[in-house]
Amino acid sequence: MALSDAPLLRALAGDRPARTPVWFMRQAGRSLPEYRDLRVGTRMLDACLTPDLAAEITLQPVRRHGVDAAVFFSDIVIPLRLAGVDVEIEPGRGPVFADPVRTASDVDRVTAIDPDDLDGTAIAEAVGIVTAELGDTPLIGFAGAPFTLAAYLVEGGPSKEHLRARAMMHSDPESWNRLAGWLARVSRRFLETQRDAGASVVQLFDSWAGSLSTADYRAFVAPHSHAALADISLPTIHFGVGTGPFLADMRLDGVADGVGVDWRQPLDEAAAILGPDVTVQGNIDPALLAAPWPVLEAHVRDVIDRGRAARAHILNLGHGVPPETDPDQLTRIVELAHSL
Ligand SMILES: Cc1c2[nH]c(c1CCC(=O)O)Cc1[nH]c(c(CCC(=O)O)c1C)Cc1[nH]c(c(CCC(=O)O)c1C)Cc1[nH]c(c(C)c1CCC(=O)O)C2
Repeated sequence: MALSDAPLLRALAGDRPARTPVWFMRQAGRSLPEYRDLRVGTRMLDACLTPDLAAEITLQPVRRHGVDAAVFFSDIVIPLRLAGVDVEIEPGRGPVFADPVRTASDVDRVTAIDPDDLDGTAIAEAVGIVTAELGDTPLIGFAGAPFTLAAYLVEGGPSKEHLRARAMMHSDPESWNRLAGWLARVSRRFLETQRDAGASVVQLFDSWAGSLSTADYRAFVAPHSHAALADISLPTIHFGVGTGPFLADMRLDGVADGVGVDWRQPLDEAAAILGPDVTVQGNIDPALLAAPWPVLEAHVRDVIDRGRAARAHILNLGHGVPPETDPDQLTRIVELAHSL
């Protein structure tokens, strides 16, 4: 099989390949004992920037589960680290920034860095190792959407409602647009590095977009996500959580070939909203990974049935794999999807 015939790429082009492609957000990570073994003694972001380690972690779930794609082991804050921003990932918490970006002069400080100066060597090297081993299995590159990155950067760390970033949009729209425009260029640069090194698909994660009103999403966020993804010359997937109220906007005016749907919205309903020109991705409820297999199996069959309403369907979770997941549950889902 040629890479271009891979079920994931066929589905993103709008075809219905013989088998439903399946991969899992956060498939490379803590649910795998072989991942936990490799990570001992190495901080998260250092692991991402060690090419042979990042490559090996990327490949682990492909070998174990037989998924239809690898997703590059990295993090949405890696391009910020490469830009010289002081960021760490605190285990069990998430990204933490030493100097939050809250005022117009903070925005001046970070946006003075030219995204074209980011050194992507370690990323390119890791992607090269991965794609050489993957052969005809596609590698998905990714980046954080400007709003989700800003939700961390303005707050200084994880938050529930991202109040400071959402306040900045209204109290100082000029600074907000400068910051979000810069973040779009940083993420774009990260996507291009992965593309140029051999990734076959890119996914933009706007995990926290669900905290926005539809009006704010349209006015302050969508144009920047559009800039991060437009004309990237690879198939694109755009994912968010809680984006039901503005799901059609997630198509980004035709820039997204696939739209990720969370577990709250049945795929047939989502497909009706998204229309005939987009592939749907999702949306197994991550909570059900902890249920007995017959319960999970019935849910996965229902997701696949509802996905038939779309032009094409990529089976995935509605959000990432929870760390405590039994990896055998993921393998069973892949076997089921490929048997139907
Ligand atoms: C919001 C976000 C982040 N990072 C990411 C997002 C968007 C996706 C989503 O919504 O889940 C993206 C991401 N992060 C990671 C990947 C790798 C590829 C994959 O398997 O999907 C991807 C695509 C690895 C990771 N990124 C992180 C881990 C866990 C780190 C560890 O093993 O200690 C992994 C495997 C750390 C991280 N990084 C981030 C968080 C909230 C955390 C969790 C902190 C924790 O609970 O410990 C920021």
